[in-house]
Amino acid sequence: MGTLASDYLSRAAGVEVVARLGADDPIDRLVESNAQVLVDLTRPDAVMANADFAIEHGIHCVIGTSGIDAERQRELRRLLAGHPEVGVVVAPNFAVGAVLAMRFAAEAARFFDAVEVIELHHAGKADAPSGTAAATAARIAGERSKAGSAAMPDATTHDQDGARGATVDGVHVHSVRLPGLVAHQEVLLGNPGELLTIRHDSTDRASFMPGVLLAARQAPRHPGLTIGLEPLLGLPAAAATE
Ligand SMILES: NC(=O)C1=CN([C@@H]2O[C@H](COP(=O)(O)OP(=O)(O)OC[C@H]3O[C@@H](n4cnc5c(N)ncnc54)[C@H](OP(=O)(O)O)[C@@H]3O)[C@@H](O)[C@H]2O)C=CC1
Ligand SMILES: O=C(O)C1=N[C@H](C(=O)O)C[C@H](O)C1
Repeated sequence: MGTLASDYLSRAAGVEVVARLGADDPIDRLVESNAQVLVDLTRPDAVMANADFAIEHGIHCVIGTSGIDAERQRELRRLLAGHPEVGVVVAPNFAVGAVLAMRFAAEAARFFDAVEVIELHHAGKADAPSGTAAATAARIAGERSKAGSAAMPDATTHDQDGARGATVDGVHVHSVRLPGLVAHQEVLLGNPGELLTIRHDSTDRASFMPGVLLAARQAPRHPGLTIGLEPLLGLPAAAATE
């Protein structure tokens, strides 16, 4: 993803890619190359140290790496408090369809008795559940909590080997990993006698590239922490999941 994104950015008008760093490269190169924006597409165990370094050095950040949960969002806000001029955009998903699907799911959640998320990704993905699924579940839980929704009906008493999936803020999330997949998600919302399915498919990583460029261009114009691409797309910001 980092290679693809840096190639795409290098072809964009008004953007210069000044450094491409992998796991073995010293992060000081960000400063040496006078980087203005860091686009982080690494791994959940690496991203926070990278963001810490960038913020401390006044470098804006676009974080596409998964794993930025509520606790990490709080940590980013704490780091930013000392550098209020720095903009950090956390984008669980850069694809416009995925941003909209998350939004639609959050809006629909309070009208249904129960909601579950299924995410399906390529077999090379290191983390589960996906960042998109975790963010979707957190938003669904937030909306249901605001609406005072009742607990979801579920008669399960034996959950052998995690058959009911992970739970994020009380929402079940199921992760599928298969060669042939790219990045896909379904949110299933159920009521007695009806089922609503909100599905998004990235069939190619090309779907992420315009969002990466938008975020890289906009991060310096949005000081502080921006969660999700919505404000950059002219949509009202998602409610905080903290
Ligand atoms: N928000 C979005 O829309 C999208 C987000 N993603 C997310 O982006 C992340 C990367 O995905 P993907 O490319 O498939 O993952 P890979 O595992 O294929 O690549 C991760 C890369 O991160 C590099 N890396 C690891 N640690 C560091 C570090 N400390 N500093 C710099 N580079 C580091 C590795 O470099 P090296 O090769 O040197 O080991 C490796 O190339 C994942 O979290 C994924 O979920 C992916 C697609 C879309
Ligand atoms: O690793 C991926 O491929 C993707 N990661 C992000 C995630 O974890 O949600 C975004 C997208 O799903 C592709």
